[in-house]
Amino acid sequence: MDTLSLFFTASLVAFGLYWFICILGSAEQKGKSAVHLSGGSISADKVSDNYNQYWSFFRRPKEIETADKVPAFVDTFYNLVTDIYEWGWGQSFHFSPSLPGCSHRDATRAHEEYAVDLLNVSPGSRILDAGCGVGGPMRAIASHSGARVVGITINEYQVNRARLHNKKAGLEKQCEVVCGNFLHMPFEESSFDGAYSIEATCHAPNLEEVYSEIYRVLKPGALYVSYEWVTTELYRGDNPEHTEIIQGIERGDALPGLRSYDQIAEIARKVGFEVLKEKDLAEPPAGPWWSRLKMGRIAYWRNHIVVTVLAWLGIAPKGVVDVHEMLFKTADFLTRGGETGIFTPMHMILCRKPEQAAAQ
Ligand SMILES: C=C(CC[C@@H](C)[C@H]1CC[C@H]2C3=CC[C@H]4[C@H](C)[C@@H](O)CC[C@]4(C)[C@H]3CC[C@]12C)C(C)C
Ligand SMILES: C[S@@+](CC[C@H](N)C(=O)[O-])C[C@H]1O[C@@H](n2cnc3c(N)ncnc32)[C@H](O)[C@@H]1O
Repeated sequence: MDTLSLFFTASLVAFGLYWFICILGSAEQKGKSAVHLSGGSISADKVSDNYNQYWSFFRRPKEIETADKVPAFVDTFYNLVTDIYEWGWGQSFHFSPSLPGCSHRDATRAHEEYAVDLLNVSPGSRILDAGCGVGGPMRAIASHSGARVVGITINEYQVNRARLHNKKAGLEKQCEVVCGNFLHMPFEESSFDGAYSIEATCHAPNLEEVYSEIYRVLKPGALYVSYEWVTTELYRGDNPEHTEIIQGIERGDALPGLRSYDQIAEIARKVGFEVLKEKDLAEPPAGPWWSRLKMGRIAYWRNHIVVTVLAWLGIAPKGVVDVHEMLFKTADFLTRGGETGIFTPMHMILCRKPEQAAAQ
């Protein structure tokens, strides 16, 4: 091969690699690119250790049952997955019913706007996002409703990402992000006009604790809506296929134990809420929420090659390959959970703190 052909071949290979990793590997137009995958707040050389530590929780299930260890376990999980989620899914870390003729982005946004529409808040009111991630829902909800949103997340890396995105979107005055535990929030009693949580309270070891904390910070008469991860009435604890799926979902998503759909309203009432509505938003005629996961399978293979190559080149931390593989398997358990109908990530509950709230 002469020098010129060699030069052209090398340029073509270099361009192909650049396209495969940097262009094709990004979930959204302005999304995270693969070359920036990190272990969140964990330094690159500690990602593998932290991944092993994450799994050790499941080898000692008693520790997950010990409520005080859970926030640290969830924090580790989000250090490991936040960049991969942003890269491969976007800034909203939740599912939504698929809408015929609509993009994933539009379906996601519609699901977020529905939550704040239920809260019936007026522009300028102050609302809480319990478990805000990197703030995809917060920004959509602030723009749609005109409300001021205060988000809380246990993960400091997410706080920084969310603040950066808020600034880029020009929403930093309307959207505030706080690092903290939603089981003990640094907010005054009766200080919010509304609250929502999207696929976040499933991480709480005890739902009663987070619901009573949200109840405490709401003004009397204010509404709270939550999209909960639960097992449905089709789930049978004595069916080995069902238990395999649910255990797979719990392990790949840092869940201390999935709750059953019929526990949610009971717990809400127990802490003092009036339950106004309860509905599984995944039920027909809603389009399947898992179709986006299923459609992405080929992309996940491509992503796995990208992550492996980047880790091999020393651009991404080595442990990222294991984390990606874990998510790959989790996607399959979630899809099976959806297809069998034994699991839903969108059991919606709308509650009100009574005007004459009983003293806690
Ligand atoms: C509410 C929670 C998170 C829900 C979802 C946002 C995430 C659950 C599983 C995640 C993913 C699985 C497969 C990944 C894929 C292998 C990778 O190449 C690109 C990212 C994924 C698609 C990733 C994206 C986010 C999820 C869909 C839980 C944690 C309570
Ligand atoms: C799946 S993400 C959903 C994020 C966001 N609601 C969204 O839809 O994009 C769950 C979020 O809950 C947060 N979370 C879990 N346990 C928490 C806790 N004890 N205190 C505060 N945040 C918590 C996580 O840090 C993460 O931001």
